[in-house]
Amino acid sequence: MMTALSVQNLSKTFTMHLRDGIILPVVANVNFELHPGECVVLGGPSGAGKSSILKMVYGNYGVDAGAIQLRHHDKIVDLATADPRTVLTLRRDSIGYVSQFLRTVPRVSALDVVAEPLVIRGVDKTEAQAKARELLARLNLPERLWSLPPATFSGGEQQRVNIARGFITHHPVLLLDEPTASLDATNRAVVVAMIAEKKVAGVALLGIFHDEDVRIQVADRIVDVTAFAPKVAA
Ligand SMILES: Nc1ncnc2c1ncn2[C@@H]1O[C@H](COP(=O)(O)OP(=O)(O)OP(=O)(O)O)[C@@H](O)[C@H]1O
Repeated sequence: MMTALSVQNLSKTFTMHLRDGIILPVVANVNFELHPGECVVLGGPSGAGKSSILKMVYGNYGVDAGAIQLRHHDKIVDLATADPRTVLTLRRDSIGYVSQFLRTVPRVSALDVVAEPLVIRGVDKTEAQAKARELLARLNLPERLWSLPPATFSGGEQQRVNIARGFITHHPVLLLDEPTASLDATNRAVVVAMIAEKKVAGVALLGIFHDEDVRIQVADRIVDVTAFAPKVAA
């Protein structure tokens, strides 16, 4: 089977420079693969390292060892060792990320925040905005908010802007960090349906979902992160 993403022997420690350089091992020897059309959920208790793995896979956290092999057009690129410019190209074309919280930019309207990933890929602005409207309507974001910057929006409103922004493109790999955490039941169901549609479209999804209901509905497989707990030296 074709692989969209292959994570191999990934290890990460945090060095606390302000605490005498104390070293905190987080995960070691993380291994899993992601195939087109499936949603893999990272499981395990709080603090097990789920978010850290997601941030490494997106290139936000550096890794100490291991490879993150991502399919990029017809090549395989190792995101763990890619230079920053390459990481930006991978993010534009091959890997998307819905973070838990929206990073708001002053003065940019919700509509433009959502349309932006298409615009930077060269899609005509009118067309990108039409698609953004469609997504915001589907996620029940009140139309009166579309022209406003999301900085003052409620947690759930910001999360829906973030989801629309992450889902507007068709990245072959899509990472989801608790995309439904602040949503009501109606909007959770919309997101579950949107994830199902991504799977049908052949997208490979990797996510964290604390809500068990949502997890059961979206997960094809659970990767238990406790299996990657670092061995503590005796
Ligand atoms: N930037 C950082 N600096 C230092 N330690 C960190 C950093 N990020 C995460 N950690 C530590 O790494 C461990 C794993 O955290 P992580 O957020 O990945 O866990 P998680 O499984 O996603 O937890 P939760 O389910 O509570 O979100 C924790 O002990 C955390 O304190």
